[in-house]
Amino acid sequence: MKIQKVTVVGAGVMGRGIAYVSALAGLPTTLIDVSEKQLLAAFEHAKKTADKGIQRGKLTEAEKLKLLDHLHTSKDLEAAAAASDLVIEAVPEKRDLKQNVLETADAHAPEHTILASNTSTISPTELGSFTKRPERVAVMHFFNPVHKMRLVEIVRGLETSDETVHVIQQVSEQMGKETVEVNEFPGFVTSRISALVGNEAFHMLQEGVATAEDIDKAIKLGLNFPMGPLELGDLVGLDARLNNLKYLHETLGEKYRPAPLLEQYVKAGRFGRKSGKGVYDYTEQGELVKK
Ligand SMILES: NC(=O)c1ccc[n+]([C@@H]2O[C@H](COP(=O)([O-])OP(=O)(O)OC[C@H]3O[C@@H](n4cnc5c(N)ncnc54)[C@H](O)[C@@H]3O)[C@@H](O)[C@H]2O)c1
Repeated sequence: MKIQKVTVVGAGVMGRGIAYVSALAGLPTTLIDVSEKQLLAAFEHAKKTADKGIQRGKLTEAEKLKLLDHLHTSKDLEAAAAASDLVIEAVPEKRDLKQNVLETADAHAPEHTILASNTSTISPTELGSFTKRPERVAVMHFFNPVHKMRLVEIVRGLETSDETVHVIQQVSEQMGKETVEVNEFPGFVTSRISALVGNEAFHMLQEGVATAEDIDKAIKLGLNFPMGPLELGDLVGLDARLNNLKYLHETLGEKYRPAPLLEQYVKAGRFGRKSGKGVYDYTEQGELVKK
């Protein structure tokens, strides 16, 4: 089977990025959200990302027009799922929300349609159990910012078929990504390592080991990470990071207990780049405010 049409559910940080690479790959893509504001912002984001691509010589004006032509937004998941070969959900990391979206997509999508989830932590077997097609359910885990990050981590559930994995590999390649196949285990490969490194950086900040800037600089220049763990946390969203850590703490034990300072930042609404303040401060356009 070859994917011809895609629905992406959730127009937040990840969903808008996934819809962008999907439309850019020439796939008619419908981006769904419950919030009109998020849908408008996602479409603006696609235009801006394409414009930056043009400035950098990575995209032509004609490719931008084609991309925007392939990108549709809607609040009607039922209709979009009914017309799609692949539905990728990227709603917040809450089990009941994901269950609701998967049940709706399952009830309305044709039998052949694959239902994928961009979850960072939740079991694909459990996600599959929310549907009547567990063999066509898998995790398709993208990274932020989606248009730049080259990996898709594919995680199989107990019932996921080889054909489903194969089709997801193919469509990921069409979207310009490389894939790895991971067996089901809490946190897969990437979320587990990233959550642990990010949490440790918060512990260090709390203990006064160094300033945020110096922790990030040390990890970038000393360990050759492309971004520091604290600036990455702000990019990912500190609320999303805390959710992941709570889940890993529950499933894998004590070493994933969230740092108290991270919990405090999230309580204060300091979610990172998307809320204008996290470890660092950001402008309304999401640019870092230099001190
Ligand atoms: N942020 C990251 O760096 C990152 C990386 C990899 C995976 N993920 C995973 O991707 C998923 C989405 O994360 P995010 O950071 O993009 O979240 P986000 O909060 O930025 O966006 C979620 C979007 O879903 C929408 N939404 C909520 N309920 C909905 C519903 N019932 N139907 C349709 N839309 C609905 C919200 O309005 C919002 O626009 C999560 O599972 C997260 O764990 C996040």
